[in-house]
Amino acid sequence: MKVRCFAVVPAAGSGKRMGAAVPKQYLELLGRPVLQHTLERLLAVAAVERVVVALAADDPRWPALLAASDPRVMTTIGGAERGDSVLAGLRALAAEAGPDDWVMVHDAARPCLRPDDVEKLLAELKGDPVGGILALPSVDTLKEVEGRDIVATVDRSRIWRALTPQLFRYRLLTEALERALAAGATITDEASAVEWAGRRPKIVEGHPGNIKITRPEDLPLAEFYLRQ
Ligand SMILES: Nc1ccn([C@@H]2O[C@H](COP(=O)(O)OP(=O)(O)OP(=O)(O)O)[C@@H](O)[C@H]2O)c(=O)n1
Ligand SMILES: C[C@](O)(CO)[C@H](O)COP(=O)(O)O
Repeated sequence: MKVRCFAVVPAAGSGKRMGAAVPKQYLELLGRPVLQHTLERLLAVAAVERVVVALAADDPRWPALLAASDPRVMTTIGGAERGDSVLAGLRALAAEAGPDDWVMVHDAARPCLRPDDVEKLLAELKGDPVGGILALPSVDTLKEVEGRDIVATVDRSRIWRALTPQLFRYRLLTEALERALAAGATITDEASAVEWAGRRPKIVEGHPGNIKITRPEDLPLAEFYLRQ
């Protein structure tokens, strides 16, 4: 049977570290909102059949705009933490997604996604029973610190920085996230929920331009990568 591919975009954050008047997913880059860039790049991947965008409950404008933008897009209401928003998106796919279908989770705050990175992720994980994530090897020397004292230098050959999309089998991710959140585990990405469930996600090397917009200085950098 054909394995289908769905996407969930958590876009319900408030952007505290950005400190702007609106959540960062609505700030403009090259004249268009961050969220619009993100969706355009995901929707450029032909394999993606449906994108669920998890929005804040008090967001008055975007549900209608997004629903009109592409028939593959639907919205749902996110939650208090990123993991809650992702789980809401996964539940919104319950009627469509089969247990072994792929679901890729991609931050609204990563608008510089390269569709060829998504194709690479899908190709390298084809047939994998679990899934995996785009990631980047660490380029800095890493220090373990107590207070302001360096207590160790970490072996960076084993350290990768997690990016999104993160691609997993639908049932495996949904169950892992449900159980990890219910247990109060610290879950900052999908891979951490899957690891918590005892599985070993794979890494696929991504592009350094796939930055997460977090602080004001990230905006000009994102425009640089979007122009490329
Ligand atoms: N309750 C939340 C929190 C975050 N996110 C989303 O998760 C992604 C990555 O999170 P982050 O960069 O931490 O965004 P914010 O939570 O908005 O930022 P901050 O932590 O600075 O408040 C963003 O697309 C954000 O909208 C979400 O959907 N629901
Ligand atoms: C999922 C993520 O983008 C991977 O780097 C990241 O963990 C989200 O970061 P947050 O700031 O903790 O929401």
